[in-house]
Amino acid sequence: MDHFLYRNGELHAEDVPLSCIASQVGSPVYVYSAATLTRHFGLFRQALDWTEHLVCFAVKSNSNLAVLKLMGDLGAGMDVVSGGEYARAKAAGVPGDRIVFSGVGKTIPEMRMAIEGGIRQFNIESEPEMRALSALCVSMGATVPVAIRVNPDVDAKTHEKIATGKSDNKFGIPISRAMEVYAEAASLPGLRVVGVDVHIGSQLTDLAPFRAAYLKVAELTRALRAEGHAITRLDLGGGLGIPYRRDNSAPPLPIEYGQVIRETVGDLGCEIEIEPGRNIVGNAGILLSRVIYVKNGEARDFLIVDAAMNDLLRPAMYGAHHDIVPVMEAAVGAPVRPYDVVGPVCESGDTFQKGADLPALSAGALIAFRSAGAYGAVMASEYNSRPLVPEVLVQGDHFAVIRARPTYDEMLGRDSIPAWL
Ligand SMILES: Cc1ncc(COP(=O)(O)O)c(C=O)c1O
Ligand SMILES: N[C@@H](CCCC[NH3+])C(=O)O
Repeated sequence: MDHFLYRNGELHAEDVPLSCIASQVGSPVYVYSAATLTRHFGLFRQALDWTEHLVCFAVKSNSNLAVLKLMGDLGAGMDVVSGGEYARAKAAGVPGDRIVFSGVGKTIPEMRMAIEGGIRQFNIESEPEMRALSALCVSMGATVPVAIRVNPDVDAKTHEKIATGKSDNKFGIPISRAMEVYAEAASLPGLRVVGVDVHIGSQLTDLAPFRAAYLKVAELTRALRAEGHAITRLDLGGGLGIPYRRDNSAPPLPIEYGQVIRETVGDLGCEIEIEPGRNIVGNAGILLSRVIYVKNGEARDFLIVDAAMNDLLRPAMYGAHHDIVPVMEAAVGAPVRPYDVVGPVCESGDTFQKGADLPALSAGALIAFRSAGAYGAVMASEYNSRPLVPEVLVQGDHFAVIRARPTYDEMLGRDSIPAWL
C-alpha cells in the first residue's frame, strides 16, 4: 500500500492534490511520500525484530538529502558505493558508524574520506582492493572493520543488467575461494575482519535465490569460524522486488524475506545488516508529467508528455514497465484507448509505454508514472539539455521542493569557454 490515492476525483500524494504540486513547481517533477517511506522502512525493521540488526538504506536507489535525512532519523544505516554517496549520507546527518561502503571500484581518495569521516565497515570486493585498503590504513594509522563480499554463483532470476550474484558478474570474490581470501585478510594490517557480505541482484520477486545464497553464506560462516575468524556480522545485501504493475501478483513481503533470513542464518547469532533500496522508496514516489501534445499518427495515437527518458531512464534502459495513470480520475466505465506515451527527446527509445490504455486525454492533462521513487531521479540526466528533474517531498497536507529545477542560466553557468577559443 502506498499513499498515492484518488480522492475527490484526483490523485493525491498523502493529502496534497498532485495538480497543486504541478501548478506550483511545474512538471516533470518527482513526488515522494514521507508516510510511505516511513511505513516501508518500518516493515524491514519489523522483519528483523527477532535479532540485532541494521537496515542500511541503499543510497543508490534515491540519494536525495531529504530522503536520506528522513531515513536516517528513523534509525536507518546507509549503504554507499561512492564518495559522493558517502558525502550525502553524512550531510543528511547519518553518523559514520552507520555507513557501510560497497562497490567494486572504491578509489584511494574515497576510502580515505570514509576512514577520516568514520565508517561502520568496508565491503571488500576483490583482493587488490583489500591490499590497497590495508596499505592505506597503515599509512593513516587506522584499523577498519571489513566484510568480504562473496559471489555465491546463484541465479537471482531478474533482469540480466541488474543480476550480480552469478560467477560471470563482476561483483565479489568467488565463494569457492573465500577461505584463502579471508586468510589473507586476517593477516593484513589495518583490517579487522568482522563479517561476510553478499548481494545477488535487484528486483528479485522470488525468495528462492535469497534462500540459496544465504544458505551458502551460513555454511561459509561456519567454516570461517572453524578457522578462527570472528564473524559477528552478516551483510545480506538488498534486492527485494516491488510490484510494478497493479494487476500483477505481488512479490514477497519484507516479513517473508525476514523469515528466510531467520531460517537460513538465524542460528549463527550474527548481527544482521540488509541493504534494501527499491523496496523502501520505489513505491514511495511517482513522476508527475503533463501532456504537451496529443498526436494522432497514422498507425497509432501518441501522448507526447513533458517527461522523457532523461528523467526516467528505466523503460529505455531495461524495457521496464511503470504504470501510467491520469491524475484526474476517469469516470468509472469511461472508455479507454491505446496511446503510445513518449517524451520529447530525439530518440525513438524515448518511449515509456506502447499502447497504454488510458481514457481520452488532451494537451495539458496531468499523468503520473507510478513506482518511480527508486532508480528514477538518481538516474536522471540533462540529455538534450533538459534541466535536471526536480523532486518534492510530501508529508500530510504540506510539501517542499527538495531539489529545485535549475534555470537555464544556472545550467549555462556551469560550463566555461576557455579564453583561447
Ligand atoms: C551492493 C548493493 N546493495 C544494495 C542494493 C540495493 O538493491 P535494491 O534497491 O534492489 O534493494 C544494490 C543494488 O542492486 C547493491 O548493488
Ligand atoms: N538501476 C536499476 C537497479 C540497479 C541496482 C543496482 N545494484 C534499476 O533501475 O532497476
